[in-house]
Amino acid sequence: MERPYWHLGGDAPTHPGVLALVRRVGLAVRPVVSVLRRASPRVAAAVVVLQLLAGAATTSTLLLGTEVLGRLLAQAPGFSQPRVVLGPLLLLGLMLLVKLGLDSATAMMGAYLAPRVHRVAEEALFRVSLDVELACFDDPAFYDRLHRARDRGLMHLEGATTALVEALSALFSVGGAALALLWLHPLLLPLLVVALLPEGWAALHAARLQYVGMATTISLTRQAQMMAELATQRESAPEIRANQAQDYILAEYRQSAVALQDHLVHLGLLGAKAALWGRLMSGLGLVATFVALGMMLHAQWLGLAVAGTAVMAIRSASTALTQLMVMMHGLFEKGLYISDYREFIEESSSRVRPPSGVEAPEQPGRIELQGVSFQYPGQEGRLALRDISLTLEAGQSIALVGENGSGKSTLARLIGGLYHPSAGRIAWDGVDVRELTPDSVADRVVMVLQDPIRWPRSARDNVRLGRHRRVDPDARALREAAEQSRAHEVIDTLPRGWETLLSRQFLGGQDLSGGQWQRLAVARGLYRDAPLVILDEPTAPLDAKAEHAVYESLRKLARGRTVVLITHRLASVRNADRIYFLERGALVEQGRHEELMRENGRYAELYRLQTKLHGLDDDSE
Ligand SMILES: Nc1ncnc2c1ncn2[C@@H]1O[C@H](COP(=O)(O)OP(=O)(O)OP(=O)(O)O)[C@@H](O)[C@H]1O
Repeated sequence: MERPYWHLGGDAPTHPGVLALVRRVGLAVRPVVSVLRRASPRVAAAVVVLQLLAGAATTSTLLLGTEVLGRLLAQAPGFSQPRVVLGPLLLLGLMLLVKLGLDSATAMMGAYLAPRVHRVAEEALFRVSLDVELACFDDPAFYDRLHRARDRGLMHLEGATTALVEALSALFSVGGAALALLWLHPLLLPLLVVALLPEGWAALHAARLQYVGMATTISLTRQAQMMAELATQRESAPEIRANQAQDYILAEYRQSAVALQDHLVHLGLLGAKAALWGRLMSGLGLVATFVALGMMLHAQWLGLAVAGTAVMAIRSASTALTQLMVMMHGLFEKGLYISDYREFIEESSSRVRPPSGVEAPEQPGRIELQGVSFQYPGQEGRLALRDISLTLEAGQSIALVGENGSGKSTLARLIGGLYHPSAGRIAWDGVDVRELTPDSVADRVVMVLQDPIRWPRSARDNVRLGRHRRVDPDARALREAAEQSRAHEVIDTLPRGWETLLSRQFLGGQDLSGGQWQRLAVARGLYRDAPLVILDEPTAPLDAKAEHAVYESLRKLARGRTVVLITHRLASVRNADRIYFLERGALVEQGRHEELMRENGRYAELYRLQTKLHGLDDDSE
């Protein structure tokens, strides 16, 4: 069964071993390190060096502390020669200052790195999302991964960077303390292990609890989040109200939110219990440490000053260990999300078409489809197009007609090079489209679609985005495109004309009607100016007057170009050089309007039905 969007990590073991936990941390760390290498390798290396130095400073402060303590104790009970202590005391103060400086420099660099990691990782995600072939977006698994990577992976990458810096700093602190103890007396190192073991065990136990509960936490969070998004998004707001779905949404939200709340309470209580045990055990560890130190003192294996330092070192190592464990917890959790990101980038990169091949002809003379079939990803056994052969000559205009779902849009996208055939071949002037560079193919095509993109930018940008690199210094091409498409009538009504922001999501923004957006889309197509024009139901949302106006402008757009028109309004295709009638993905009729009417087949039947429906004269034949 397909896993739902919110499901994640259901295969987590119920009793993960230390190795499984370490592996999970690795899932978070590896991608962070790889992004860090690209984002700011020098600063990342500097952080490691600074932390190494901070670890060394910990060792030095502990050793200097022993020295100060030793000299103080040597003068007990009086304090006759304070000068003897002054030297190491000053050094100790200096070393503490150095450590402080190193720690704050590390914190600053961490603050510098985290947003950079986010930015670089986000850009990498956008790069592959923009570059993968269009068919990826028809693959539900791809889409699901993309959103998981974008919604969560990115955010956690940033958090994991901070956690990694802090975990490293804690690790070097423990290391620094261990080194000082080893220096003072070799037996103190096992003592440190004994002292830290109970706390380490408790932290591991807590981590295990969290790890096991993680999959459920994430699944429930995603479920609740989905409903939260529906409740707060502008796009869903009208339909929720029209369908009176408010209570339904809230009930769905509540169902997962209450389950999440109960689950978190349960985890929290278990965590608190584990923490209690941890503190009890760490108390026991401390007692054991004192006992062992007492015995070592008694046996005269070490002096009082060394014993005092050992206590300090063990306490500081224990604090650092707790910090390390907290950071490890964070990394466990983030590892799950970050692996979403990493998997997405890896898989998608293999679905980006390389920019190799030959340039497409400037003005393609003939586009040929030979036995073309197409199947959407994940639609095994269901062909959207089957065995289509047709030829499109330069300057010709063809129409694709047929019932809903017959394959018209799919065919148009194949002709425009957005999809590639699952079988058969498409050739531009005899060269297989796969051998042409994707960029040069795209460059030769204009597409005006039924539901054009509504760029949340100014009206000017909305048109210029048709070919954003076009040099148009005095905006003459822009104005021409607007006049020919009659988009200038729309622009004239806008409060700030061309500069009006076309989005209601921002203050001062303005929305347009479906028909007005459509005119801008036609203007965009005119401004794009390419030899092959594909019009996929460009007038579907328009009223009769606007439709007429748009067709007028489309006629201008079609002049001297090769045109593929998809429409349900058969009256608009009567002048096409050739009409192709599709049924369930197959070409069943083709010819000029008059020929098809004479054939009296499916096209003629549909045409008559439409003329009857619209009360028009059937003067077709
Ligand atoms: N992204 C997709 N993923 C899977 N199947 C799809 C996808 N898009 C379309 N299809 C299927 O492919 C077939 C052809 O769809 P297409 O959109 O090309 O038809 P159409 O003739 O343009 O329809 P309409 O007139 O409704 O726009 C349909 O069966 C449709 O369900």
